[in-house]
Amino acid sequence: MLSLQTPERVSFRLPRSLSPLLFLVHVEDIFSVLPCADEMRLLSRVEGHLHYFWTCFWLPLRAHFSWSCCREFVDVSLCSCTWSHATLSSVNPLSGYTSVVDCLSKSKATAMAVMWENTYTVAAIVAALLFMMYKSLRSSHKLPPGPRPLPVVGNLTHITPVRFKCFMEWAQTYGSVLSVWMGPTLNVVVSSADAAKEMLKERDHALSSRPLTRAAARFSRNGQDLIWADYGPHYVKRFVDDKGNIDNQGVEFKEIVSQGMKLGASLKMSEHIPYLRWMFPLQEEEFAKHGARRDNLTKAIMQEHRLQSQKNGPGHHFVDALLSMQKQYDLSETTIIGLLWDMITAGMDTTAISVEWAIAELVRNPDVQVKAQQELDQVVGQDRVVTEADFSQLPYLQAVAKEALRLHPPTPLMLPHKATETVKIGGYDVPKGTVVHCNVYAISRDPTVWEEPLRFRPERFLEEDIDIKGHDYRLLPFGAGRRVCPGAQLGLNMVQLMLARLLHHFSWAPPPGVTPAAIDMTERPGVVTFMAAPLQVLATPRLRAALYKNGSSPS
Ligand code: HEM
Repeated sequence: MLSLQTPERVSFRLPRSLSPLLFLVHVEDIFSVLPCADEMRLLSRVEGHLHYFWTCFWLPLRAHFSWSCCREFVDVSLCSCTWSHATLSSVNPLSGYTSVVDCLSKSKATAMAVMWENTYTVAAIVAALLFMMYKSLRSSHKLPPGPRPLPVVGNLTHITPVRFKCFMEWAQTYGSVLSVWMGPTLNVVVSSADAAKEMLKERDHALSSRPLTRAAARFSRNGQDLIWADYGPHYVKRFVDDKGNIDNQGVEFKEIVSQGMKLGASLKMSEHIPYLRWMFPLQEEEFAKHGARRDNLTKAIMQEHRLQSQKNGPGHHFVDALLSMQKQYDLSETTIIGLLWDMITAGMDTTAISVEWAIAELVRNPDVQVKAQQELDQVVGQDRVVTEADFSQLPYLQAVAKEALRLHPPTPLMLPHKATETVKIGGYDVPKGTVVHCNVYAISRDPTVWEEPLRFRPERFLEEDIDIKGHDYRLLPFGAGRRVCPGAQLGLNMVQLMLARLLHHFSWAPPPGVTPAAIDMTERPGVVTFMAAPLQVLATPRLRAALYKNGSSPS
């Protein structure tokens, strides 16, 4: 990760008639080489420069910016100037230039040249239009309160990297229905159980669409994927042999998933400011390469399943289930591939990180750990492996899973919804087109609905029967309403089973020299919340050796 801590002076040359718009191009270009956290830190640091950018919009004091000047800039050939900017110390400015050159020289070069020649006019018109749109939206609607937006970027530069925490703090100042401007797009963030109920129950019909980033549009083939939520994804075992070794397809699968996450989780400024997108085309080649790799692997697996079912009759894997329905529901190969990957992306990290957070809490709260293990020993004993069939007799284990999902919802802002008509939430207008987020994280830590909200206390779920699958608006790790997670039951079962086995088989403690309280519980920024520092713990076996053998019988 790049360090942005030490301010340094960086020298490079800028043309005399540097356009503020080009400055923005350069900043955006730097964003593309930074990881998300740094990107957001950089965003807040460039705030001052964006003020400058805005001033320059309205004060056409500089020389007319022309295409040739742009070339000058690219060639770094004119006057020399020194520009001090802490963040730039960590990137090579020349790499920025190169991609600006690439960007400019591609298919849109001619159109861009015309635009550049009229930079001030175009910029002033765009800015004026945006300002008028913003003003008219504010005067015609009673919008929720929120931090004052800046021109062009809105609140983008104010948002700190861990977005749900930043929104939670803002909710304390502005209230539980909050306006956040991401560029020119109004986002409304809902942070109380009552407002969540309005969003996900009463107004659900009008708020069930999804806004698509360009990356999401690519992955979902323009939102044409269907959502599949059947039981029994044994996709991880698919790639692992008896000894636990991952085969070649497994390695390829892991790389595709991690590359997909990188490509998909774009927080680039241009994603939020649509009229800047034409300047920053998607990494088409990367997307095409990723898509082809993903399709090839999935097609090979589908073919294996087809051959297998011709030989031995239809199998029970979810790939077999999809293939068996292909004719009946007229599913294209593309749709099946989309469905399979929907399930993988939505169901894999969410469940894995829920278990990681739960184990971290159990190490920090040894009493809870011991109590859960005592229940397991009582119900399952020490001579067999726990199974799903035991769950109904393991209420404390279920409470532990719920408590972990309450304090650490893997998707703290759920997925974004989009208003397809103007509705009211909490007495405020949410105009058509607004992106609406539900801050599940803030709701499940709200002291007005939870007693001692920050304490890990599974007992609260034994004292009161609280639903976790979208019927109780205090606890929404899976969302609610029309877009509720279709894999909620499966996800919950997977979390409970992993947790049950890990707790039954091992005692968990911090590494030597680390106290339970010293375990770092900081969240990493992103749509899905990983632990910032991957959990390190000491596992001590508690059952007899035979039960640790790979494939040891559950009963
Ligand atoms: C602990 C595990 C999981 C959690 C916490 C979780 C949470 C969520 C949340 C919050 C949403 C968005 C709801 C909304 O925007 O209103 C969602 C959507 C979704 N989840 Fe899950 N999920 C989990 C596991 C799974 C699993 C195992 C699958 C599938 C096998 C899955 C499939 C999906 C799909 C397909 C969607 C999109 C639904 C739609 O857009 O209509 N999830 N999930």
